[in-house]
Amino acid sequence: MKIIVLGAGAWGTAVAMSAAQHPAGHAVTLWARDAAQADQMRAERQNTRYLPRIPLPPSLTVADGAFATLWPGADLVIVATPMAALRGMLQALRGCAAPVAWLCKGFEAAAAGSSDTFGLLAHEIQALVAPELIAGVFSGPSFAQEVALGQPTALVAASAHAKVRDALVSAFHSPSVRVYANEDIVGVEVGGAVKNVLAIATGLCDGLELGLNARAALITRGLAEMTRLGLALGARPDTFMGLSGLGDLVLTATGDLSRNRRVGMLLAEGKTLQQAVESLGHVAEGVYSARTVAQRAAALGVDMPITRAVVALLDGQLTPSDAVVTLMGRGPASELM
Ligand SMILES: NC(=O)c1ccc[n+]([C@@H]2O[C@H](COP(=O)([O-])OP(=O)(O)OC[C@H]3O[C@@H](n4cnc5c(N)ncnc54)[C@H](O)[C@@H]3O)[C@@H](O)[C@H]2O)c1
Ligand SMILES: O=P(O)(O)OC[C@H](O)CO
Repeated sequence: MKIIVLGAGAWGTAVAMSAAQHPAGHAVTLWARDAAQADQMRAERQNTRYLPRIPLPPSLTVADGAFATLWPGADLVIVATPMAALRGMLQALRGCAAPVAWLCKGFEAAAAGSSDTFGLLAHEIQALVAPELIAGVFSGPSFAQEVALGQPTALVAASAHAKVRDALVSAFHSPSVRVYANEDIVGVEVGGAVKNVLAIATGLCDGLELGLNARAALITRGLAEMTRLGLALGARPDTFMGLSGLGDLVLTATGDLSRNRRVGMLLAEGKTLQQAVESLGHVAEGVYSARTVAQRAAALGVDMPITRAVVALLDGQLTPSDAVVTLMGRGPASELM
């Protein structure tokens, strides 16, 4: 297969490395927006900025410049940018005949102070700006470093189109990566977006040393929130028990490689949001998605108290310890939805 990966951050690089080492011998090109970064990767055969000290496979081609020259003849195009860049990438891909899959996890950021326009999920953006594309999402519990090192990982290929699901399976299913197909793109995208917000909450919980009981409670009640929102948006309930729901929530909420969890821990240490975000050097999508998640939940009448507390924390309306008091101070409730 000829595979193009657009975006050379940590995850785009790891995914391109995985495809390039597939036993089927795919021809993989990794495109970087920044020509200097592409030069560095070609010269040093590693992505020093985003995935240091892990050698790129010799067969992986690194490109830069106009990517419209790359996708003609491709069997699969992967968009590996953050959510904030997805709309522009999909507009640029209009007319692409190959299956397209995005890797980003989030909602588009809602405009500060606005409640009348909502940020969208990735498939909603695609339906708006490039409806003719045959497209889907590639998601699931996956830290870039582990995939780049070839450690065992299971992922989800979600799309309404069998052609997209099949292309992702052919591109990535291998002795180190299992790819499961799912037709529920809404559920898979809601899981990937909401788990980032919840990981900020568990990072805060662990940073404040509230204990393992508190962390388990946050994960479990967070899963209930995620599921309620997903069902209101038309997802299937069983998707939230799968890799992109419970699986990615557990990984991101408990794994110290998570950038979203790290944001919560840095806020607990007393860092400002700006200091926390700047110190990461990578995108933490939960910071940009949280307000949209809360807005969309409110519009649908879905109760998401943990998400609301994270939004108030990120907006500086609650201190870390006040956020805990707010969550614990609520009245008793039924556990079942
Ligand atoms: N890192 C992971 O382990 C991981 C795993 C699964 C999913 N994801 C998701 O994948 C997405 C990308 O994450 P990442 O870890 O690669 O981020 P990163 O911060 O490591 O890198 C982001 C990359 O996107 C590029 N970029 C930003 N704006 C762009 C634009 N307008 N056009 C082209 N390129 C642009 C940057 O130059 C950089 O190369 C996020 O939505 C993230 O949630 C990440
Ligand atoms: O580092 P995070 O928090 O962006 O999480 C990375 C992946 O989404 C985990 O599946």
